[in-house]
Amino acid sequence: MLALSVDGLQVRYPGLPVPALDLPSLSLAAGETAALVGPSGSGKTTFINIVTGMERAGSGRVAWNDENIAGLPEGGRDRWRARNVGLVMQDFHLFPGLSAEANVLLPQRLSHLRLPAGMQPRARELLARVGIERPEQLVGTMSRGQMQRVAVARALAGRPGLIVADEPTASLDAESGAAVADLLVELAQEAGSTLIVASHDGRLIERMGRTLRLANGRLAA
Ligand SMILES: Nc1ncnc2c1ncn2[C@@H]1O[C@H](COP(=O)(O)OP(=O)(O)OP(=O)(O)O)[C@@H](O)[C@H]1O
Repeated sequence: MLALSVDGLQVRYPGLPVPALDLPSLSLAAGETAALVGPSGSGKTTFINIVTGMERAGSGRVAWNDENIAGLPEGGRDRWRARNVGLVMQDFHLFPGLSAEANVLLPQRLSHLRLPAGMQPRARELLARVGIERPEQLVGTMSRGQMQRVAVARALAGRPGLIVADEPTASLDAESGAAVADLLVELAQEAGSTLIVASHDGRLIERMGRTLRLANGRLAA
């Protein structure tokens, strides 16, 4: 279970006169579900990169359960992320030469000396729940929508304290999108994970407990 507390956060990029992200104060309770919305360029990707430690905050505090990841060097942020975050990125970051199941298991293999007991059946169960019927299929031969579902299954496999998904239903038709949305919410609840979803999908946004609306890098009321 991870609670977020952000204070005095500003992210600036060269050439931008105003901060790409300017958050004086923001809290999320452990297990809370939040939709991140806003027009193109409003700072959603920057927000995701900062709260997952992929990018370094220029100034301010970004604390998950009192651990200020903004104060960690890159290697420390990478280790924190591997332990705590399940990520679904827009371009999936899957390995095309590996099967769906191997992709789901890979982060678990990398972050543990040996694959945790029960992880293989969990990978198969998650893949079945997102509608992937051939876990042995190479990801490189899959459609974009299928890849998106594999990426979701992978993010959920390790029961992370935080799940962050960037447009997780963007490549899916309405029916698959609804199934993936259900799965994200159900599994986050099962594991007590905090869930942050950047999305334009009204049905997914509706399912979140809270909406964080960004405009020009600031949170609107
Ligand atoms: N590395 C960078 N250098 C300079 N400007 C950047 C950099 N990264 C982002 N920006 C700028 O910061 C602002 C916020 O960008 P960000 O990608 O967070 O928006 P977004 O809401 O995710 O947009 P989209 O919905 O189009 O993906 C934009 O004006 C963008 O051009």
